[in-house]
Amino acid sequence: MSAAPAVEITSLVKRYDAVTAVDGLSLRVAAGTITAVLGPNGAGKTTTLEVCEGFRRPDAGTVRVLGLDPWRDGAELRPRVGVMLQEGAGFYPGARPEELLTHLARLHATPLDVPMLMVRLGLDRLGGKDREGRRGRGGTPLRRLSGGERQRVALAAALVGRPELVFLDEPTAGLDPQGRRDTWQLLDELRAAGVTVVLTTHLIDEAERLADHVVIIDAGRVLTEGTPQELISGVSDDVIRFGGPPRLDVGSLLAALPDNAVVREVAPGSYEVTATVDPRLLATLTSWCAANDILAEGLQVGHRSLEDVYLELIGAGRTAP
Ligand SMILES: Nc1ncnc2c1ncn2[C@@H]1O[C@H](COP(=O)(O)OP(=O)(O)OP(=O)(O)O)[C@@H](O)[C@H]1O
Repeated sequence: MSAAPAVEITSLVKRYDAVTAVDGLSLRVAAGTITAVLGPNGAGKTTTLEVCEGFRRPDAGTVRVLGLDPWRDGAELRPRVGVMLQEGAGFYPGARPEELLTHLARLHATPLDVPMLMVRLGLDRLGGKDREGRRGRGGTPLRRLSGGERQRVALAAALVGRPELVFLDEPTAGLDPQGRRDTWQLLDELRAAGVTVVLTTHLIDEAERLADHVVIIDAGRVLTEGTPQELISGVSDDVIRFGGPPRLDVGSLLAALPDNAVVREVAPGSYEVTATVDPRLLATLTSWCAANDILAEGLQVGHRSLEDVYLELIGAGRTAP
């Protein structure tokens, strides 16, 4: 892995009139890795990517992409960087996927093989026939494709030039499970070939499955970052989940448990106890259930997931003064 970061953002600020979308965000992306940027709606993910893509000028701070300034050096960066905008926006609606990809491939020195890329992203199986009656083969105009199909075309368009670095804004939003898996596999292979990938996602399992580095942002700032494993192991507590009648007296259960335990009814009749779990704690919990005539259904002890970490961090941000 090269020592020079593929992307380096330092104290970035971006405002839209009264709204500060990015508020002093700093981030380094190591070359040849996949970085997933997570955060709630409006956190500033797209804006950050758009600054890196050279579409928006920072109000303060610096951004370097492959060592260059994306606002000033766009012409030099464009052939080296692939971009997929949110919801696959921005292509001429009458274009057909095969034409579009072939055209884009011609603009690059060493493009990926278009038929191969189309097969890999299921674009060869697109519905509809072209004028010669050929089914599939990307002969359907973009405006007639479904949202998920357009999304696949947009991903293919970002990748066809064999970029060194790709920015993908929610690449699998709206994709079916097979499409998501195809995308993950392709991104794994690109990383193995040395490509750097920066993506945004609302799918925590996608970040956990794909990313070397996860960055959680909210209100235009980085809340935490690290490998998925680092983020999960940063929280030491385990979680016990069980089902029972709705609206149990969680205060009475809490009183029976050690001081650091937290008990929540996460959905009606669905409970979570977060604590350092040992046999004694488990015995206290089951005794409390027995004393209250409660059969704890599906009782499970587990480690906390990246989703738990994310929800706690975002929740803490929301309730902060
Ligand atoms: N062109 C714009 N003009 C004014 N405000 C904007 C503009 N684009 C984004 N914003 C605001 O900036 C903030 C950050 O938006 P951004 O799109 O970067 O968030 P996001 O994290 O990508 O959200 P999502 O997950 O919903 O895509 C939001 O409050 C949004 O309303």
